[in-house]
Amino acid sequence: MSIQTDSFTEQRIIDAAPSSPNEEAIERALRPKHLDEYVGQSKIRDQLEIFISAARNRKEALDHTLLFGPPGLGKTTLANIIAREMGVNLRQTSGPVLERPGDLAAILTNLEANDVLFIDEIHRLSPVVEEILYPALEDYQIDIMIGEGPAARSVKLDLQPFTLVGATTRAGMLTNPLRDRFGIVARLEFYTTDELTKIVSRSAALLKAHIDEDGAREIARRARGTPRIANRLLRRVRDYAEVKGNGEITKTVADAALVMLDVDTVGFDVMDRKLLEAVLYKFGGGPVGIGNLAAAIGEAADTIEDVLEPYLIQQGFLQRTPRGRVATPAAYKHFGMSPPRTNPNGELWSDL
Ligand SMILES: Nc1ncnc2c1ncn2[C@@H]1O[C@H](COP(=O)(O)OP(=O)(O)OP(=O)(O)O)[C@@H](O)[C@H]1O
Ligand SMILES: [Mg+2]
Repeated sequence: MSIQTDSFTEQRIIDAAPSSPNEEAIERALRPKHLDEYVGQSKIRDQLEIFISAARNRKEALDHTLLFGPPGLGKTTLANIIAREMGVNLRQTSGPVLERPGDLAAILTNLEANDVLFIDEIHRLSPVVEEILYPALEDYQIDIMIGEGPAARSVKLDLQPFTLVGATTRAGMLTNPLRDRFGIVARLEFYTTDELTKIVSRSAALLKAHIDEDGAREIARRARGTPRIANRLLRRVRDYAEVKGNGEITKTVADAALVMLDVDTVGFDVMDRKLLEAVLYKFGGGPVGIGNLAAAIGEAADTIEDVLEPYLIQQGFLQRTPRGRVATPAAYKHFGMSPPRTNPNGELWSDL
């Protein structure tokens, strides 16, 4: 997980980050293990299938792979699948955990041939650590310093060929030299309702919950395009169905439970509404700069950019313009307001 904000990771049912160690354990149980169980992202899946089987046939390491996209879309899941499909070990670490070059050197020198090294939040690697990664990625070699002061000398160590799988919510924050060293770059997209319906049905079967197609679809529709949220909503709806009903999750039950959870018909929760309402009411529909918006709703700018905005933008409720964030006609309509005829540049909105 990439964004830790104290204020709403706890309370936000729609938060795309895992909310507790317990949830992470449940997630592991629901995680698809093979590429053919991985729902959606068909372009990435098709490409990986080819690259993986080619690398396997040549008995080589897969090219270094960068996975990027908003939280909860399946980056960690995919890294695990890659290692499993390659038939190799997965070593997992994350950018902020690798404080000193020695931390990374220790991991690299322990890798076996063609292993996968998964570095989560790779945009948060410190520059000194990143420095030793470059020759490792390019030539499977590292330079380490032995000793201190005048007696210090640099020693080259050979590594086994390996695959770096990097995950990040923000590809834009990677340095160019690092980004250039990835042979495969995969951008994960939000999932469609059909895809999420499949994921909900699959998870329900694993959790032994009774759900019909319409129930699964109702949860899927309101899960912000995100499997992690879909699985979380499923568990809450199941609780509701068991306590208030006979355990069967139908469309009616799902709807009642989601209303109780304050997830609206398009999947917005309190935070989404707070953000859009701020743009609409406090800033007259925008444009508003990210700093002002962050101050107005009491959230970190990072959280807004990584967690809240991507879905609102993808769904066409918000636009990022050079002068700031702008509410679209869809946002006005969602809150029962009549939209202005023109955007802040004085042009007619294309979707009016
Ligand atoms: N394509 C998929 N098919 C089925 N389930 C999925 C898929 N992608 C993700 N999931 C489910 O969603 C959960 C979250 O996925 P994952 O932990 O891989 O997200 P992530 O992108 O690594 O998030 P973060 O940025 O927070 O690390 C997983 O436990 C898994 O059950
Ligand atoms: Mg992850």
